[in-house]
Amino acid sequence: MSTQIVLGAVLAGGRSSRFGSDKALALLNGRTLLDHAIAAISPHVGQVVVCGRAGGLADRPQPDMGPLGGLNAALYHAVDHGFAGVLTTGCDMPVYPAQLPALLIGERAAVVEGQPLLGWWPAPLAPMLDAHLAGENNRSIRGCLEAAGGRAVPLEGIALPNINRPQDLAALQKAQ
Ligand SMILES: Nc1nc2c(ncn2[C@@H]2O[C@H](COP(=O)(O)OP(=O)(O)OP(=O)(O)O)[C@@H](O)[C@H]2O)c(=O)[nH]1
Repeated sequence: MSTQIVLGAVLAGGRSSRFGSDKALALLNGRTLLDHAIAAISPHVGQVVVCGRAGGLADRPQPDMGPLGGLNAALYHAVDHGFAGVLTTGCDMPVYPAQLPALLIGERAAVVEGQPLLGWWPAPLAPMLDAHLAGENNRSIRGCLEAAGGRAVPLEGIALPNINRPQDLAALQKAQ
């Protein structure tokens, strides 16, 4: 599939309660984590949207529904603008493995095993996600994946930094 018809979504809302301040704006090598996440996914998609913060797409149907609210906003953007589907990442994930698009796209829906923020969601799933968000257990990415008939795909041999706490950022800075 051409990268031009794939939308990239950086999920960037949430509370950052473990980090203690807005982690999207934390600095790594002089750039924000949000900028790292955007730059990392950009080569693999036709357009990048940021979901869940000022200046980006507003979560659907409302804020504070967790990452799936951001995914829903991205899916409707994909529908409205002719994208086939959405590759997702988090603002707290400064690395996007180059092999992921080939691994995920083509599935009915897919996430990386153990890293459910890294996913592939075809645009026609938008109404299904509406229904999932209106139901019980509506924050569960796994439940949404099951409802979509998707699967978790293993990604072996790659360390994926995920910044939840200040210590995670410090460890990444030290390793560089
Ligand atoms: N758009 C959107 N993104 C979210 C939302 N909640 C979390 N995220 C994003 O999803 C990713 C994983 O978030 P978590 O670390 O699990 O949650 P968090 O609220 O950011 O942080 P904690 O309060 O420490 O759990 C991050 O990239 C967040 O920015 C939300 O309600 N909307």
